[in-house]
Amino acid sequence: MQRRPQRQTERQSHRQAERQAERQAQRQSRLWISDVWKAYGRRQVLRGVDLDVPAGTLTGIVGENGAGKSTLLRIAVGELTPDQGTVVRTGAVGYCPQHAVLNDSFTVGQHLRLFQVAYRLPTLDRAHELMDLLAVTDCRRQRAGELSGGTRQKLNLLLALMHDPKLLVLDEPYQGFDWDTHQRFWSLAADLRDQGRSVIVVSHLLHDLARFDAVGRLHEGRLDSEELT
Ligand SMILES: Nc1ncnc2c1ncn2[C@@H]1O[C@H](COP(=O)(O)OP(=O)(O)OP(=O)(O)O)[C@@H](O)[C@H]1O
Repeated sequence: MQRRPQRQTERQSHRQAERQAERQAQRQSRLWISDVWKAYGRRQVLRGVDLDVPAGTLTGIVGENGAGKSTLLRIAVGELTPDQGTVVRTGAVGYCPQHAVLNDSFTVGQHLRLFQVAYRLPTLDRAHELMDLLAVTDCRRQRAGELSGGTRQKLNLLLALMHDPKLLVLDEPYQGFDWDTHQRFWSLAADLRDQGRSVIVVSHLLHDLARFDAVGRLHEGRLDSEELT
């Protein structure tokens, strides 16, 4: 039997993956990840990860320290390129990185105006609503460098949500939050899910698991997904 040249087989499987990706996107997937691999040098972190996040779902990503959760999220939002695999996103993305990327010499208000321009928002109405909800309204004139750790994290989250994106990718978004804000964060995440947004949250806290519709557990580079509802 004649063997097909390897390149031709690779091209065919790439086209197949693309067609499958388009079909998935039409099925209202906000994020569709297929067979994603990523290594840093010799450290193979992701080994063929699949993830499908449909509209209107709250998905948790869990795993031990160093399991590759942040790597997966950075690939999901396009900040990092996978070595192999397909990532399809639809709609605007809101990304809350694990470590806040802020300009310490800018005030909270200046950050909002900067992001208003970047997102091309006609008003800051939604940002002001979120400021009230996260209790940061009083910090408007404070420079980011003077904020407490928890308040920096609130600003980090606010900047990810203020343009009302369809897909929210949140990497441990509530680090340093007090209990009230922690609770308000979860009711906000549930409201956004109920409004049809797709929300992905990296979590380390066991008692958060019950809040998710689905959980993906990263272990040894593989993601085991489980529906919880
Ligand atoms: N830029 C990088 N260069 C080299 N190695 C990296 C880089 N970023 C992450 N790693 C390594 O990849 C592995 C996965 O890191 P990652 O931050 O994705 O894990 P994580 O599950 O988010 O961890 P944590 O729960 O501690 O936040 C770790 O071993 C980490 O040291």
